[in-house]
Amino acid sequence: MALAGVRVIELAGLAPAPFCGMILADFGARVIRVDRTKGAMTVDTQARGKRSVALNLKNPKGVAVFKRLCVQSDVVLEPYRKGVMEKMGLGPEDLLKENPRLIYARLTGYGQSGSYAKAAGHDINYLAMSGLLSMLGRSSEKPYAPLNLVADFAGGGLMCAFGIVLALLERSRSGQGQIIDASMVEGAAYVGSFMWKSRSLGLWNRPRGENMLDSGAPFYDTYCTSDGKYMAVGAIEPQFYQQLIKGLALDDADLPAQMSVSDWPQLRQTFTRVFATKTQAEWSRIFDGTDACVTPVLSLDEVLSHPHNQARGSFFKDSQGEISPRPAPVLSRSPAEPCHSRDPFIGEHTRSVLKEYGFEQAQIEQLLSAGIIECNEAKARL
Ligand SMILES: C[C@H](CCC[C@H](C)C(=O)SCCNC(=O)CCNC(=O)[C@H](O)C(C)(C)COP(=O)(O)OP(=O)(O)OC[C@H]1O[C@@H](n2cnc3c(N)ncnc32)[C@H](O)[C@@H]1OP(=O)(O)O)[C@H]1CC[C@H]2[C@@H]3[C@H](O)C[C@@H]4C[C@H](O)CC[C@]4(C)[C@H]3C[C@H](O)[C@]12C
Repeated sequence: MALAGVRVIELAGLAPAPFCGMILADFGARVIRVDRTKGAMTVDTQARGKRSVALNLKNPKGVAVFKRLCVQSDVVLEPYRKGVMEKMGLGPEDLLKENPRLIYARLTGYGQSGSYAKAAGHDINYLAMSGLLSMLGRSSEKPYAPLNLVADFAGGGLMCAFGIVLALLERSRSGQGQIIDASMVEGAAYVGSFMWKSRSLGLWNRPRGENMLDSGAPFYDTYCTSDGKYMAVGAIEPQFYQQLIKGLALDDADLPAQMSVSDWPQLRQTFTRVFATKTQAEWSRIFDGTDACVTPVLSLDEVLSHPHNQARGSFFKDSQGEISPRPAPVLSRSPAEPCHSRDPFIGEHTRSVLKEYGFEQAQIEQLLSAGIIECNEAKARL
């Protein structure tokens, strides 16, 4: 796999950093998640392929263990508020001094500088600060965040993984590590570059929810079918729009022009009425194999059995029967090989990882009895 041999230490976080770690693991990195001790509960639902070490970083001996892990690693990924790592003596200066090849990725909402750097926040706040949230939502409604996809995952976890891969590539030339300051505000804004750079085209001149790509246009929207499901319509170009009209068995001569914005409400009414006359399966049969850009809106449970997704193996079931997307993109020679086994218990791999990193059995037992580390192999065997 592309990242085979890369050793990553991920500090347990909420959602963006776990996703970043999972991407790296899917593509072959050996990712160790460092969890808290004292009966900590995991909120990591993106733990595929990771191992867990339970380590108390509030104790200097725990800090020393962490440093020893980092000295032998390529990447450390930390998702805490600015200053938390420095307070524990684990800031980039401390760790890079001991391992100059280390890539120190800091994934936060607001970045490491600026007046918000230390503020708590979540996806919706970062999205708001990126400017993008102001553009998301239906006409005459308040801004609406599309789950926590944009800042946490696209602008956060994914962008951070990209930064790590870039830093690894650069290190192969320079031999040096570096610090990555991954702000979810900036990552989200960067993902949204199209919005800034397409303003000159007039694509966003109208209020929120009334533009072509923000559900303003009737040919770029979803429609309810007679069985209460939905179809997605993205028929922008005239030649594709004609196929939409044909599939709906409408006559172009009876309809206003596609780009007549003032007629969009009327056109939407027509499409709404027609889509409501057939089931999703019936519309899918009509539009499959055409260029009308009309597809069923599939639920998370339906994606696995759709023939196209099935043909490509786009989704898979793990050993627990959980459906997940296959890692993307697909590399021809060294594709990702996602782990199919269950997620790790907290501390399940403490002992084996410490041994792997050169700790003696006696040292491990000492750390264990002092409560610096916790081991949970027994739970794993149950
Ligand atoms: C699904 C829910 C998650 C939703 C995601 C949400 C929408 C997001 O947007 S996530 C993005 C959040 N932002 C960031 O990550 C930006 C960077 N980080 C921060 O700004 C902050 O970390 C923070 C604001 C996110 C949190 O601040 P906090 O004050 O809590 O922490 P920090 O200041 O960063 O300091 C960390 C402290 O921790 C200490 N530490 C760290 N490691 C160790 C260690 N190994 N040993 C000892 N100490 C350690 C460190 O020293 C710091 O200490 P100090 O403060 O003293 O300095 C899910 C959200 C909640 C979940 C539910 C919940 O958990 C309960 C259940 C749990 C169960 O297991 C599963 C079901 C739950 C219901 C669970 C379900 C979901 O997962 C959630 C709803």
